[in-house]
Amino acid sequence: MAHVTATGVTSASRIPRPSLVPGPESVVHLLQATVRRGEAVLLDAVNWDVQADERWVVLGPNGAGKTTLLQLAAAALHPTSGRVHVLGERLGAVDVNQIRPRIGVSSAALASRVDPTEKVRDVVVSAGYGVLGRWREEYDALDFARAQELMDAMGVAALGDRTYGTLSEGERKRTLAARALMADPELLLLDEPTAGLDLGGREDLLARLSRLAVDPSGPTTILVTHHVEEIPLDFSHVMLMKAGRVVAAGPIERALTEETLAETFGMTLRLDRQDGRYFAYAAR
Ligand SMILES: Nc1ncnc2c1ncn2[C@@H]1O[C@H](COP(=O)(O)OP(=O)(O)OP(=O)(O)O)[C@@H](O)[C@H]1O
Repeated sequence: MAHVTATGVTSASRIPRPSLVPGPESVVHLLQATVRRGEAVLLDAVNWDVQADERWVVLGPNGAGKTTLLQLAAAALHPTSGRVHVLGERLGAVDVNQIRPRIGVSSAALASRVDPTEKVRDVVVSAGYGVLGRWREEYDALDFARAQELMDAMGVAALGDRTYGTLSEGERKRTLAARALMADPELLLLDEPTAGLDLGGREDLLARLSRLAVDPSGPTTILVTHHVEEIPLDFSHVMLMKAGRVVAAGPIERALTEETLAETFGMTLRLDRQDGRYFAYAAR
């Protein structure tokens, strides 16, 4: 895996410019990427560059375009205009079935498609073959060993024989995170992985994501959230989005400020940092 000095692209004039020229060889590269549906502009001329050793958080209010952006990065959607490269391949010029197996995804859309009668172990192991549910009967011992290892790492090791439908919300999120890692992806996309979790469950999953973030052999990771409190320790970059546009993007220490948060969420916010974690609340 290539390791390149961290960089980010920003469309906000007040935010520092990136130090490197990004390009199509990056893990994800968007150039003026626009997504329209009828009159609606879901993404508006977004520029973005994600390098292999970066761990990104995409932050913004409801309807900002975060999931749409993640769908481009997942090669699940093509831009209406502009250019998108994922894992060095240009969307529209490559068979996306060749790059999708290299991408691990955990999202609400995927969660809603899991058969509730499927065993947890099978939900995880079947990702190795890019299917949802156990269609193949010939998974080998190595597949199951890896699935068990990932379920262990995500804190659901004891739930392998349970059916997905019997799991709590937090256990489902962890199962899907393990599944997303099953195929040893180069790119890991997590859409609101901690939404709906209780405080302990959220902190536990964030700690697991932090450990993955500092693993040099871990995948390039992009995590979507609504809350700065859900930025895992050791994530390196942030993109703030509003109404389909990039408010700020780059290394977290530079791009995440009270000013950019205020612009993103349309209100005056205080931003605190403690022990490497971030906290935001309305200014009085
Ligand atoms: N097919 C469509 N036609 C029109 N508008 C759409 C369509 N699909 C999505 N949108 C709109 O595009 C905007 C961006 O949607 P998206 O799901 O990317 O936002 P989001 O930032 O992930 O939101 P949330 O935080 O609520 O999940 C939303 O306002 C949504 O209503």
